[in-house]
Amino acid sequence: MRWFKKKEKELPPRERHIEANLANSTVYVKGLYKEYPGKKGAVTAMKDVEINVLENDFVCIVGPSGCGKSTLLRMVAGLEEASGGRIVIEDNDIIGPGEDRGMVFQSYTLFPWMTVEENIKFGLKLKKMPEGEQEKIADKYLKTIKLEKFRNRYPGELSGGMKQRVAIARALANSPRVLLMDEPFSALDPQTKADMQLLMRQIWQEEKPTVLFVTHDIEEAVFLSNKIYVLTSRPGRVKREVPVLLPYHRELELKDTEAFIRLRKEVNGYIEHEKFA
Ligand SMILES: Nc1ncnc2c1ncn2[C@@H]1O[C@H](COP(=O)(O)OP(=O)(O)OP(=O)(O)O)[C@@H](O)[C@H]1O
Repeated sequence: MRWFKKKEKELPPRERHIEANLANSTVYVKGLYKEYPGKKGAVTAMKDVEINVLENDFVCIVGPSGCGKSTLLRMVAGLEEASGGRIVIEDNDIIGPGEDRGMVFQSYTLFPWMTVEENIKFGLKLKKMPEGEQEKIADKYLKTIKLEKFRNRYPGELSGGMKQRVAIARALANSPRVLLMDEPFSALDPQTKADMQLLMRQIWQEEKPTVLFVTHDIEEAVFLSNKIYVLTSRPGRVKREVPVLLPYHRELELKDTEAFIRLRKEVNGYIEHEKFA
């Protein structure tokens, strides 16, 4: 039993609410505040953000440009410091980057001098995992991303979509507690982007990684996730938490259904309203 369960009754109501969420969450963000120095004093980028990502959730963050989506993800990744509030991964307040979090960015971040297979094994090598185990994990993820035939190729020989598939495999190979994805498909052409969305959803259906995914593409958010947080324009706060009540097994045809279009329009409406608020 976790310590706070024993202590729960001793806590004041507000703290009890925080501790109850912590008990169920993989990522729990509470009262998050971020300011940047500006010419005329500090600029508040984000205020009192609360986000709750449960184990095996696929959560998307959307919002108007500049609302702080990437900043939020970078803070959860430990790449940027918060000005206030808490970010807890399981029971630990984060204080910097860690191997409990895997990251996939918009820009391609593979090591160009390593083959596809070496890129996937990179984190495992750092952990000094025995070669046989590394091999097994690399084989598994090469299959997941459908690039078995490309294991000995270098990133320079791959298309943009293939590079992102390798980046996803590399992140998953380390078995992170949460996969953090920042607009990973936004540089791809529309057809490749749709293919990547489908692959990502299939990976999630099969493996159930816990995912926190930032995108400005509402259709993408509705297709991929089981919960969407819509942020307000700056300073970013949570405007809405939208459950995505669509079928579990998803194919691209889902995007043409009435239920999907209705939800996409609903989320779009929240963001449009923000732009003119
Ligand atoms: N290093 C920085 N110094 C000053 N201001 C910053 C810095 N980084 C971000 N900001 C500001 O913080 C706000 C949030 O930026 P962020 O890039 O997180 O937004 P976003 O929602 O991801 O935007 P977009 O959808 O356009 O990518 C913006 O107003 C941005 O100008």
